[in-house]
Amino acid sequence: MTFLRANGIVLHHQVIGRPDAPALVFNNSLGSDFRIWQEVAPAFSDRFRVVLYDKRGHGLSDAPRGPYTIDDHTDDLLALLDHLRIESASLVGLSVGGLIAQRAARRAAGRVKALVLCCTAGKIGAPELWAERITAVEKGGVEPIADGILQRWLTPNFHEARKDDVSGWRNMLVRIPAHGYAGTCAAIRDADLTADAGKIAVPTLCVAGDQDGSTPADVVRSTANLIPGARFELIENCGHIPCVEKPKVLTQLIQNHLQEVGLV
Ligand SMILES: O=C(O)CC1=CCC(=O)O1
Repeated sequence: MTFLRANGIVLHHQVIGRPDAPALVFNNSLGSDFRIWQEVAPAFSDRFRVVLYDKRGHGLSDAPRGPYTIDDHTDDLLALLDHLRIESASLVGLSVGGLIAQRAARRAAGRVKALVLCCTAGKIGAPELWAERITAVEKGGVEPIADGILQRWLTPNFHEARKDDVSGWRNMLVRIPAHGYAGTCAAIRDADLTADAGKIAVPTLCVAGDQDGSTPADVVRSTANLIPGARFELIENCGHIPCVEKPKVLTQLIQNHLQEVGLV
């Protein structure tokens, strides 16, 4: 576990793998921290310098009062790369982590070698729904809305077969400070990167879950269609968090993409 101060806040991160190898950075979704990658990231440690971190408002990173913007989150990512003296990296971003990855690819094009955009889009959800969620969380915290979120995160099969795991991930979700969670909701509410998608100039793989209730497969596919040369892959029997629900399948898809790009 390591901490650094950047942009006035403490960011929690972990680096595993080969220090001399190309960097691969994993970027989490709203309401999650980097533990969601525990069954994916280690598979890359023999060939990459793997970086995991908790975005502001989440995990062990500081949660300053919001609202945040996608550019705030992107500033934190770029500061982390600077701190680790990483000139360029491939980015794997889940949901809002994918928005941050897309923004980084536009703002710091020369620093991003490849993108894997999981269960994300240029724009996620309607602003009114995010405004409602912010109001709910500011009033009662994350706990009252947690079960609805978990329905979108994980399929009914997963809920049925892996009740203890669902409880554990629920614990992660409800322990996030309300203002940190709401801060990132505001970043998602205000982000529309659709117009920039056509300018993304790095090899991109977009991955969707066929039962994702947050960023349905069609939405992810539409984003893939906007990004020049992007490939689209659908994971079956999978909700919004493929790194938890289908880690082996996702690992293979990431590996294939990095191989095609010539990074392995
Ligand atoms: O909480 C959800 O509904 C899922 C989600 C949307 C954006 C994100 O990062 O997670």
